[in-house]
Amino acid sequence: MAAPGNNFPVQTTEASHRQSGSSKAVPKDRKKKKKQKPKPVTEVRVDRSVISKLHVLNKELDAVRRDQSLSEKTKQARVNQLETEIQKIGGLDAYQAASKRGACCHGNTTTSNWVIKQLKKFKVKPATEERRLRLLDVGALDNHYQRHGWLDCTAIDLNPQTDRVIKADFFQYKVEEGCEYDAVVLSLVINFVGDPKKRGDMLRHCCRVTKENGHLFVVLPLPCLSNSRYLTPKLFCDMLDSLGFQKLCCHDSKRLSFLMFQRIGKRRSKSFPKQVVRKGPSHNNFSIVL
Ligand SMILES: C[S@@+](CC[C@H](N)C(=O)[O-])C[C@H]1O[C@@H](n2cnc3c(N)ncnc32)[C@H](O)[C@@H]1O
Repeated sequence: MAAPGNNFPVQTTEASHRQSGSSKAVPKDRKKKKKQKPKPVTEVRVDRSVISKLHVLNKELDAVRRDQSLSEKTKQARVNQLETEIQKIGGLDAYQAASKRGACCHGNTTTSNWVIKQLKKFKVKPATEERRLRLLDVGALDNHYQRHGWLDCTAIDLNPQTDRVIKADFFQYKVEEGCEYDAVVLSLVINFVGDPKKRGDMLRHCCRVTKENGHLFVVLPLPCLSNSRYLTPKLFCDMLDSLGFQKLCCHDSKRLSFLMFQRIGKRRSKSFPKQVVRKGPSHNNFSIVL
């Protein structure tokens, strides 16, 4: 399949002649103004539509599953209907392929580049290769960290696309005491989960798999923090702070928010219910409940 960049309009000979100031005459028949064609539906737009449709369907699926007012029969029928709709748009395979192509459009700041840069900047990278840093990449389309000799990366996903990724559900992923990871990465995974409470559970589970003083990296679509009715960057950091993760740094690209935390604080039992923090009609409804 063509890369998204290949959809850009190709410069015509006439246009390039004009720009280069060439004196060559343009044939008369080519001077005629072409009729404006409707804009083609680009691959990028199709990919974004698959991604957002799956997010919406996932959200509905989670809402139906936790709806106690429905009878078991109605619930099952609705779940089957939503799962059929997910299959119709190509299921998780199509979503992952679209996400992979989408990652190419995020510019130079890919998650793995940013994570590596921060691990070096904060001197987390081991000075010698005696002990490799153990990193868990949750929701991984590939193992992007294995080319770094100082990293020992375990990449997991619900639906691995390569044998470099292990099939595992993060919610069920257990690590023995003393075997917690030095670094944990959740890139565009929290927003995949449809239920705000389960998003909170996902953050809580990060405490169990990250060792003390270890690092947590979270990447979210920018609007989840910058334009949500229920969440701000500060509120998100307060949630993580209550779980014992202190913010070390963050970076916003055109589309994504990158955040790095360190597990140095004590866990406090603070709850964060769903509350409006930005008023007005133009905000999205992304939320996390802790
Ligand atoms: C949008 S993709 C993100 C891929 C990659 N991390 C990135 O930043 O481009 C989200 C991925 O998270 C995976 N995922 C969602 N929930 C998960 C869970 N509970 N355990 C493991 N993987 C999960 C999905 O299967 C999907 O491949």
